Amino acid sequence: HKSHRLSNEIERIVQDHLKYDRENVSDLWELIHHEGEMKVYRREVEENGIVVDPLKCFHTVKGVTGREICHYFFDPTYRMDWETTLDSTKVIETLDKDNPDTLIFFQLHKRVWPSAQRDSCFWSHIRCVSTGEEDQPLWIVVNYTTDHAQAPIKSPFVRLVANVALTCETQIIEPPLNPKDIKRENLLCKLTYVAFVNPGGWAPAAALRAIAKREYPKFLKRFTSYVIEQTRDQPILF
Ligand SMILES: CCCc1ccc(-c2ccc(S(=O)(=O)CCO)cc2)cc1[C@H]1C[C@H]1c1ccccn1
Repeated sequence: HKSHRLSNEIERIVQDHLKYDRENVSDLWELIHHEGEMKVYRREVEENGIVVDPLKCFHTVKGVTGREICHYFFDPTYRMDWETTLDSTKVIETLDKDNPDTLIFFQLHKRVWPSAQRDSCFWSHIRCVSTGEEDQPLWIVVNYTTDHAQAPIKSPFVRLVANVALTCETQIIEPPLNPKDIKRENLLCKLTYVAFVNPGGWAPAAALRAIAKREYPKFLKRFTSYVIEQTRDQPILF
């Protein structure tokens, strides 16, 4: 494929996520939410007095493939259906129209009192990675903050800095003899979601931690339920 101005940065960030994200959490990580198959962990980290807590979530979703989960997370068409924390989202650039696996988004996040309203500008890249050993390939979407002329930083908005990745493995449970006979009840998607979000300007640490503890599980539950609903009667996208 043709490469573009972001290709090298994308390669570096994607490889980092592929290397570290699916590693099990150490005891440095605090379990902040456990609901069914969903486990959400956090480390408490501050940079210059700003809360930048890394977040890591492991979840197993029945009845969908990793490709389907990543498709609905990446594709701007569905963003406002499942994202309840945004006022708006817009694709301001498609890096390669012949191979639209990299988009640049500009988003306005809903104001979270008492903090100033945030906006974000990030490249979003989707990729299928054949890992060799597993029978199914991995799918990954990475959202990584980038500057863009069409996303000027303008008061009163505070620019978020985000490095987020959703990595999915698909498992076929009790595979039928003929792969053509695989049904949704044979599908299991094991997903890892990591988020390194610096809220930009100052925000009260305790408030931000409470917001994150409430919002991430809610967002992951809503998003995965949305994909289950959208794919229920659709042919399986492997
Ligand atoms: C003061 C706001 C801080 C704040 C801003 C933004 C985000 C955030 C950024 C990106 C992504 S995503 O997964 O890349 C999907 C893109 O649409 C999710 C969340 C998280 C928080 C922290 C507060 C936590 C939170 C988590 C989930 C949803 C909303 N907020």
